[in-house]
Amino acid sequence: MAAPTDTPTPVSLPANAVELRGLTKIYQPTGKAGPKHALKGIDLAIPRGSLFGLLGPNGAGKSTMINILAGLVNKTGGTATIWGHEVSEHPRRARASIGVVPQELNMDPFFTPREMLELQAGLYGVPKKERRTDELLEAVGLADKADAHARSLSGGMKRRLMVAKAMVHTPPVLILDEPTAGVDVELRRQLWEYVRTLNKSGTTVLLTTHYLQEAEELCDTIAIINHGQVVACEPKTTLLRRVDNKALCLTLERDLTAPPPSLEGYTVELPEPRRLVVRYQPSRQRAGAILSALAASGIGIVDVTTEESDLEDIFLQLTGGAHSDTGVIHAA
Ligand SMILES: Nc1ncnc2c1ncn2[C@@H]1O[C@H](COP(=O)(O)OP(=O)(O)OP(=O)(O)O)[C@@H](O)[C@H]1O
Repeated sequence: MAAPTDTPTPVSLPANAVELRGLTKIYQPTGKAGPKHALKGIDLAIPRGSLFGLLGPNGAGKSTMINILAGLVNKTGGTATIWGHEVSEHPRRARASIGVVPQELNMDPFFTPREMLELQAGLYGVPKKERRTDELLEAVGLADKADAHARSLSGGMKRRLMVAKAMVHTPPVLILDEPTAGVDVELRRQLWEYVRTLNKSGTTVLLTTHYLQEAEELCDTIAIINHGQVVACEPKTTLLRRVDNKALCLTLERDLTAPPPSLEGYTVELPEPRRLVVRYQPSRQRAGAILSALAASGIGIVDVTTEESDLEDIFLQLTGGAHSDTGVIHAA
């Protein structure tokens, strides 16, 4: 897909595609519930060209943030700038600079993909001769479904159509809200591939996700928010280096009934009589010292593997959130 060029842009391209400064949102009291401080002074910069992941447990404030960017929720304080346009000062320009793919697949089942994209382009005031309907359908692999009724599309095709719909006005910034929630593994991979392609062609992508693996595989920069505040915002590789924790997993030559005394000072588990897991801090401990200690105790080793910490460890450390076996994050 061509790099976005025809969106109203400042003379020089902004270093940050999205910039939030002291962004606050207080929802007014409803019924018996008091006011809700959903965003408590968010400072966040999303570099131009990045594939940025926004993580947080339920209720952290992700949707509020995205809805402010999309012009659907009014902020209480601070600034939110998209492609150089502050959302309250230049709402039309700010809105023209982003495409939002919402979580829900809201589409009229009787429209065809072609009609839907044409309608959306009309809503954004894209002149007929500048429309990219066929190009977009081709890009999301729906060229052969251009004139089929939307109700005949599979779930995956509908999601791809939503992405095409968000791109009709060629926004430089694309926001995907939980793009793969409830989507099967194969389709998830296809969507990731497409998001990567869009990003490589110059579109800055911001995605929220409950799947930590998604953020770990796809995003180059990750922000974690919790209770309306940013608790981390770093390149993924820096973030992953934060947890100073590694495990040495050893298969032993003979059965053990208890961890060997020579490993005192390490966190040691013996999940099976011939399997030993030794956790250590690479910044101050060496795997070699563990192996030497075992050799000194006369314990032969058949095989060795290591386990690094992943985004889940960092997420849990920063949010105190709970995480299920399916890789989905839950509220603390
Ligand atoms: N319209 C509203 N009125 C009052 N409170 C709201 C409203 N919308 C959201 N909230 C509250 O603001 C907080 C942040 O909600 P938000 O939906 O932004 O979180 P989230 O991170 O998107 O969560 P989820 O992952 O569950 O979608 C929550 O405590 C929520 O209950």
